[in-house]
Amino acid sequence: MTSPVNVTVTGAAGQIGYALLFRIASGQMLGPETPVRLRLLEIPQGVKAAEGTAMELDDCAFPLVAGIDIVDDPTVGFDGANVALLVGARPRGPGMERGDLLEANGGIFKPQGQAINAGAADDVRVLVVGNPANTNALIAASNAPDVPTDRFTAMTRLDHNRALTQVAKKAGVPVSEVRRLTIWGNHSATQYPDLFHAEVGGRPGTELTDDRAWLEQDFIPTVAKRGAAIIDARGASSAASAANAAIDHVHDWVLGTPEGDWTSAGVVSDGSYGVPEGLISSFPVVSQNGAWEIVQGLEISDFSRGRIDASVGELDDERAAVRQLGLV
Ligand SMILES: NC(=O)C1=CN([C@@H]2O[C@H](COP(=O)(O)OP(=O)(O)OC[C@H]3O[C@@H](n4cnc5c(N)ncnc54)[C@H](O)[C@@H]3O)[C@@H](O)[C@H]2O)C=CC1
Ligand SMILES: O=C([O-])CC(=O)C(=O)O
Repeated sequence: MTSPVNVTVTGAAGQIGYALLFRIASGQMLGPETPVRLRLLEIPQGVKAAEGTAMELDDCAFPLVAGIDIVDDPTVGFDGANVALLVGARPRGPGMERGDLLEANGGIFKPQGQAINAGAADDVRVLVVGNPANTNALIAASNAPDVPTDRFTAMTRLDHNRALTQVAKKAGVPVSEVRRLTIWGNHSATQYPDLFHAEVGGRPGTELTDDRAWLEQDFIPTVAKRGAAIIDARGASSAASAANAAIDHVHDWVLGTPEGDWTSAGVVSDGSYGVPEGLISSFPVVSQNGAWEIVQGLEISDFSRGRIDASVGELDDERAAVRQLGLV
């Protein structure tokens, strides 16, 4: 057995937290040989519910759990953290504009970035789930100057997984036979799910993209607006599927992506594919030796270019807005 990995989960008492913690504790995120020490970070009003979740974790008697702490102070919450899952965020309230949402979340992700900078472990890996995820990750990263920026990522794995299933259903193949699709840009309705480089049941993805009506009127909007469709159907936002995607993201980051495939993650841009440097944008990525790398050399069609640029433009606007607020 290896020594325990310190995993901090913010928003631990929320609905994603409830779907996430048990899977981390059972070894699905870091593997069946890796013990975890869980730190549940909440706001004071969330502490009691987090204590209830911790009681249930105790009652599972997971052999991999080396300890559970419940805290409401980010400085304590991130001290020694190896993996930090930033799930807790301020949801959009009635009458709130996007700018208000960015400001409210700045109040969460700026101090959390500072706390990660002050006390997290040298190998800390951060996944931001709370929305607006890409820009929240940018705020946290900008406030952690001593932590390499590539340790801050935003979750677009749920979008990626949603796209896999839509394609598998359309092509009539198992999900396992859909490879190399990409989510580009922002985790928002402007995101662009790209099939041009995909392999579907051993056939090129372009056999599907030739059906422009399906691509433009069905596939792309279904994936991009899936979050809203779930809220409409369930009366609450995606929770189990979001938790599942977080597990997938960290699993692949730490343990590697499968040979011959890639996945999607919001990572800091190095200027690849014309995405302005420093933005946290979704790209096709592989993980090797515990680090994400952007897949290089893909040819980008005019169709894809326009859509990537539109989503990246939105990220650029969000960065400008949080700059103006002094958050980055
Ligand atoms: N990136 C993605 O693909 C997805 C992102 N999301 C986002 O994930 C976030 C969480 O979703 P849910 O769990 O459903 O929300 P929720 O409202 O059920 O839970 C959020 C929890 O965060 C806590 N919290 C708020 N501020 C905090 C802070 N400063 N520190 C620690 N905890 C804090 C709250 O007390 C609450 O318990 C939302 O922003 C949602 O939009 C949801 C689905 C997918
Ligand atoms: O749309 C939302 O509020 C939740 C979300 O991010 C998703 O389901 O992709």
